[in-house]
Amino acid sequence: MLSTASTTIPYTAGLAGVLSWVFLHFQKVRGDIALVLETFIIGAVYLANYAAGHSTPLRCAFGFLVTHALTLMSVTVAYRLSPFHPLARFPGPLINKVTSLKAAHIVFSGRRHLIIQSLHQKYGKFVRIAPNHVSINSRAAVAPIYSSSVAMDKSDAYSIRQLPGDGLFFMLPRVAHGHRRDMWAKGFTNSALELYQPILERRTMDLVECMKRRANENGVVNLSRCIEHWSYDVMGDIVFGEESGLELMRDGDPSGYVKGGEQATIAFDCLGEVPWLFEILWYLPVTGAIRSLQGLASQLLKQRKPIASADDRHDIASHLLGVSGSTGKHLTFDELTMDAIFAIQAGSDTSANVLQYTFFFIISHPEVFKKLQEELDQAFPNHEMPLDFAVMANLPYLNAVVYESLRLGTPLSGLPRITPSEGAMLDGEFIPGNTVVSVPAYTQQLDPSNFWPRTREFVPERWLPGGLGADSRTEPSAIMSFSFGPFGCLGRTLAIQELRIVVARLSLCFDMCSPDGFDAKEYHSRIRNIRTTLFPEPLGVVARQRLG
Ligand code: HEM
Repeated sequence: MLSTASTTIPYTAGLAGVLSWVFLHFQKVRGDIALVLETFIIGAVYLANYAAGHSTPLRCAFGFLVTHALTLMSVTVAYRLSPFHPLARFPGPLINKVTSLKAAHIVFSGRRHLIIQSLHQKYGKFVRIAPNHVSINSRAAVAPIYSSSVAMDKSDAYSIRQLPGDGLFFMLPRVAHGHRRDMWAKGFTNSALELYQPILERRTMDLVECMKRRANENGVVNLSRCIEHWSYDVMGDIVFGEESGLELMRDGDPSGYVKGGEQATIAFDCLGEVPWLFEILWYLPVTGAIRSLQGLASQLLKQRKPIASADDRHDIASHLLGVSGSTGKHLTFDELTMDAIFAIQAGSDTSANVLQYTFFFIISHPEVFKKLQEELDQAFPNHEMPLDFAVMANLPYLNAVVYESLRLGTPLSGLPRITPSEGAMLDGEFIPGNTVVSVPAYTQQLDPSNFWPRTREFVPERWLPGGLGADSRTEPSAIMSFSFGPFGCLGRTLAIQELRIVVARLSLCFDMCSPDGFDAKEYHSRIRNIRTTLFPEPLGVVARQRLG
């Protein structure tokens, strides 16, 4: 009897492993729930052996666990590498086909945009970068995936199922997402954007003062910190109104909001590659940053004053606090919190990253800075006056600097979407249903077929009429920095206004250059991106006040 129990365990566990694979192949199960079920089964094996009088019931249970897990893994790997896998004909590195943990590892390295670019150079247009993910380096695939009327849903990488409420960014199906997006969109109409302009003007003047205050005796300023703090203060005002209480430029960031936001983005991006693991690790400190951001958002929402009337809608929260035109319902507090978390992060980290990149390029290219200042001096001879947004929108060199910074300063890889169950034709190739697909943004932005010559260099002149000469190429539609379509950036116009005003105001107020010993090439080589850009160390600049 006892020896029968020992000999049947490997067979039972092996069979259970195969059955688990079959079940998981057809049915999604949350990682945390799967873990609880596995624990329950192991407990049952232990108890059954204990009740049967087995001398080592714990060993039996452990043996069951190991055999079950190994069988499940072996069948999974065999299937993923077999010719029966729907993505079998797409090339890619073996390890990427075997496990999505490799994709998570690549994300964590911060070099995903570069690695995917090199994979496309090696394998061609279609690369299987994870067991169920095909990266497609093709401009023709952008519209069907992201921006057409049948644009695809977001993949599971966006879903954090343990969050208490649905937030715009985390909603996968397009219809539900569309209802929520309609509410948000009211905060980005032309008239809403006009209301934000005085905020941008005032906060950017605060930034100038902040830089003057924080400069050391050699005139060196930690520009990264100043810009990060500026971006939080701006978003506090735009999302929650001026009583938001966020004053990082004045008070610093003792609660570590900037770091917390960055860590939350990193956790989201790495674990998004392995949603089942995210669901398990959610309970561990690794996702604590997401929960503390949740705390900040709910605190800011609670202290925000209620809307008195429809005319009182001057910030983004006021639109979210209203009734949805599509569903006729108010959002729950949890849903509002989720949206608020996202609003803070989406609007601050992104703009701050691009601005740091822009000033890195500016101080590394003094000739560009000189040309930029000449154009701005001519447009705004009185440096103290508010900067007219319409005038800035028409300054060719300022805009060339902004677009070139976006091209090189948004090193995103492909944003993952999921093909419909019937599959999809993408750039002449059939992609089976329920496959994760993406177009690698950075690869597109650095593709010689879109930008040529001097593709990898910062050359704003390529954006001016005539570009870089008769045969040169500048393809504005290949800039994927804001993505496109139903999930694309709602804050695009606001973001471009922010970039223009900060670049213009700081260039008018300061002569800037790199500190002694700064090695731009070396600094650039150490920049990483995990949905947020990680600079090797904060960007320091020598900023000397100009006479207005
Ligand atoms: C240079 C700055 C910015 C860049 C590069 C940027 C980029 C992006 C990208 C790539 C997405 C799509 C993300 C995805 O599908 O995974 C996105 C979404 C979004 N962004 Fe921005 N963004 C910037 C600034 C802003 C600002 C200032 C706001 C203002 C709050 C904002 C609000 C949003 C919103 C609400 C979405 C989600 C849209 C949706 O899911 O329907 N962004 N952004």
